[in-house]
Amino acid sequence: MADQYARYGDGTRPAEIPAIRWDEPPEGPVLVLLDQTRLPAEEIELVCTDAPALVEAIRNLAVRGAPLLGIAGAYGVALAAARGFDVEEAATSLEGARPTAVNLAVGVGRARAAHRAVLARGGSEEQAAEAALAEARALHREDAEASTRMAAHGLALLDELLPGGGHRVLTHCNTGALVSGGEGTAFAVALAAHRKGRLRRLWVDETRPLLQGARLTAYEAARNEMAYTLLTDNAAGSLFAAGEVDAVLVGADRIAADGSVANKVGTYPLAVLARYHHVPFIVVAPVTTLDPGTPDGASIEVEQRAGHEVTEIVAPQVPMAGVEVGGGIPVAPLGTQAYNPAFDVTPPELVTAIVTEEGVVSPVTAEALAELCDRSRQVTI
Ligand SMILES: CSC[C@@H](O)[C@@H](O)C(=O)COP(=O)(O)O
Repeated sequence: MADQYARYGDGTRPAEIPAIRWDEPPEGPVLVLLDQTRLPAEEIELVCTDAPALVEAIRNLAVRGAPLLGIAGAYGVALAAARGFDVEEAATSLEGARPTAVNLAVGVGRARAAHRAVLARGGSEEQAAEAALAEARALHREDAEASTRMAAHGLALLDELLPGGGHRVLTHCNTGALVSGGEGTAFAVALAAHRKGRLRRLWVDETRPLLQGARLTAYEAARNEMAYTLLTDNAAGSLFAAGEVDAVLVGADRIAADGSVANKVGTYPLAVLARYHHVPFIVVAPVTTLDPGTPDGASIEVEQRAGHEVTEIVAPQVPMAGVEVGGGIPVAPLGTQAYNPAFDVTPPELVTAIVTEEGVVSPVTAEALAELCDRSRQVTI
């Protein structure tokens, strides 16, 4: 079950609300999400008391973004265990809630493995539930640490590639604290540049159709007092042509073994533009987003979403939960068919560098990525 929990702020100066938190009120453990479908107009927490509620929140994008999906998935398993539900069933439904971000399956898998391991050695259900929660908390903490390290590596790379400073960075979708245990991925790099006085401008793609850039990245840029400008996705070409972009920084939902990058739809055209205009195209992602099990871009499953997200403008206040017609403002004739992939895939040859917490891969090759994966596994073990 999900319920609205609390209402904060007036939408102009947001309060500090974490994107996700575990809580233990007297009625029993809950997973509390900042409902991202309501931002920036309202800051409302959504309380999940079971896995089906979390699955719905994931599908609606109340909780979203690859690293946060992993954290949410792990807590979802812990929630099912703590409330005495069928953990295996919960894990299966959670990992299938959205197909593209590999972090979701990784997070679910980690908490499920911790739960199974306790039961396998004869531990109680209660001990298994505690182990699942400990694993979720560990993933949450690790993601925060990874975020700090990605920001440092990413800023060093930007400074190296653009020695003049005064970076003008274009970003797409939302990759900040709303998707992370820390300050995010690509956005964290821009934020680090801002704090060092080296960010001249953050260009924010609005990110049609669900406006993660306009609603969420602009919200995060504003609260961090960054110099930012919002543009429609299709204005990016003229911005490059005017010589106004020094680098592109984006996140990733899954990086295949060959270095192909799945990210929010609209990322691939930016990579093509960046190549044409000789601008570095940098992907920032934690190692949990690297998926050695997926050989190449063609093997990545791209989520297809409902057509009404395109045929209607969805106001942030309008819940998008499981309805055929979204209740937004129609912008196309009734019955219009829409093509609405949530992600696209950028081939490795268009990616200047992949920045992770374990270091930078550039040029992007299957060998370099495999080496980084091995290194990070050694560090984790
Ligand atoms: C660090 S976030 C990287 C990606 O998850 C992000 O760019 C993105 O595409 C999110 O898509 P969303 O559909 O909003 O979950």
